Amino acid sequence: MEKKIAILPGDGIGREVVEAAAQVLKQIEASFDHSFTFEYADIGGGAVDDYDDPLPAHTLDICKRSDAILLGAVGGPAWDHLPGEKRPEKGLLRIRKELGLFANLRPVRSFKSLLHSSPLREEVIDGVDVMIVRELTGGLYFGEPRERRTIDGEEAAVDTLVYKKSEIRRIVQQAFEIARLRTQKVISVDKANVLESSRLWRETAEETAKDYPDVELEHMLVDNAAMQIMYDPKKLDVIVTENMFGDILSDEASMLTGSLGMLPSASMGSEKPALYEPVHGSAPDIAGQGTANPLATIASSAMMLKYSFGLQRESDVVEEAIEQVLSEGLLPADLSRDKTSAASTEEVTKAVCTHIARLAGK
Ligand SMILES: NC(=O)c1ccc[n+]([C@@H]2O[C@H](COP(=O)([O-])OP(=O)(O)OC[C@H]3O[C@@H](n4cnc5c(N)ncnc54)[C@H](O)[C@@H]3O)[C@@H](O)[C@H]2O)c1
Ligand SMILES: CC(C)[C@H](C(=O)O)[C@@H](O)C(=O)O
Ligand SMILES: [Mg+2]
Repeated sequence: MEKKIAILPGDGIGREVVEAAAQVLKQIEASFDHSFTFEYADIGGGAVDDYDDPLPAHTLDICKRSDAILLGAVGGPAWDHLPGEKRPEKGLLRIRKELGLFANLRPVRSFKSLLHSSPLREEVIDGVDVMIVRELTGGLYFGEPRERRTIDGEEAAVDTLVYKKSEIRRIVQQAFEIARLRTQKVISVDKANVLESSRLWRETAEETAKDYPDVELEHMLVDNAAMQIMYDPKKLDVIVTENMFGDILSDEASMLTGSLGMLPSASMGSEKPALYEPVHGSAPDIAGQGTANPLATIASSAMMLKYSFGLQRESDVVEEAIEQVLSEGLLPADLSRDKTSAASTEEVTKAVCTHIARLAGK
C-alpha cells in the first residue's frame, strides 16, 4: 500500500517521540511491504521562530495533500509570553479547526505489566478499557468573544462557551457508533446543573439516542465523572464530552495506565486526512534528554494504520509489540520504579521495532 504521511514534530519531546513513531512506521513499511512517504512540516514554537506563524500555510498544504498526519506536541516556556494568536498552541487549535477534526478519540487501557506503575491500586485498574470521545473544534477553545475588557473599571477577561446543536449531534453520533463496536454503553459527561450549553448538550444526546435503541445512554456531571474515573474506572466504557472537559478528564484518565506518556489519540472529521498525536504535551522538563516515553506516539501511529489506512493486522502488530516490550520490563523513566535503570526513548523504540519484525516474520 502506498501512503503519504505528513510529519509535524513540533516542540520539546514532540520531536523525540515523533522520530520514534516514524521509525516504527518505517519498520511496518519494511515488514509488510508497504510504501510510506514522509513529508516533514513545521508547527508550534519552532514555526513561530522561523515563520512568525505557529501554523504556516505550507504546513497546512502538506497536511491537506497527505493521507494522514502524525503530530508530536507544541509549546514551551520560550513562547509563553506571546499573545494568544502567536502562541504555539494556536497552531494546534488552527490545524484541528482547518481540517474539521471534530472527533478526538482517546483510548485508555490498562496494561497487565504496568499495573504496578500506576499510583492507583491494581484491583481498581486491572481490566480498564475506556474510550474518551472528546469534541475538538468547539466550546470554550473557539467561542467568540474572547477578549480582555474593562468591567466596573477593572481589568477583566472573557471566554465564550458556545455549541451549536449540529456540533453536539455529530460528536454524540460518533460516540454511539463507537459504542456499537464495544459494550453498547455511552456516558455523556456535562455540567447540565449549571451550564446552558450543557443543557443543550444533554437534550441533544437524548434526541440522538433515539436513533440508537441498542445503545444505553447515561448522563454524568463532570465533577462526578472526574471522581468515578479514579474510583471505579472499570464501570466506564465510552465517554463523550465537550472540548475542555475532555482535555482535563483524559489527562486524569492517563493515570489508569500508569503515565501520561502512554495515551494515544486520533482526531477525525468527516473528510480526510485524520491527525494522530499523543495526548501529552512537549514536556519541557525532560526535553532533549532522550528519556521521553515514545509509546503514546507509537500507539497513535497504530491508530493511524487502523483508522486511516485500514491496516488492522499491522496496527495489531504494533500494539502487540508495545505489550511485549512492557512485559519484558523495558520501561522508560516515567513508568520505571528505578529511574537509574530506565530505558531511553531510543531503546524502547528499537525494542518495539524488533518485536514488529519478529511478529511479522521479517
Ligand atoms: N498536544 C500538545 O501539543 C500539547 C498537549 C499538552 C500540553 N502542551 C504544551 O506542552 C507544554 C508543557 O505542558 P505541561 O507540562 O502542562 O504538560 P505535558 O504533557 O507536556 O507534561 C506534563 C508532565 O508529564 C510528563 N510527560 C508528558 N509526556 C511524557 C512522556 N511522553 N514521557 C515522559 N513523561 C512525560 C512531563 O515530563 C511533565 O512532567 C505547554 O506549553 C503546553 O501548552 C501541548
Ligand atoms: C496544547 C493544548 C491546546 C491541547 C488542548 O487543550 O487541546 C492539549 O492539552 C491536548 O490535550 O491536546
Ligand atoms: Mg491536554
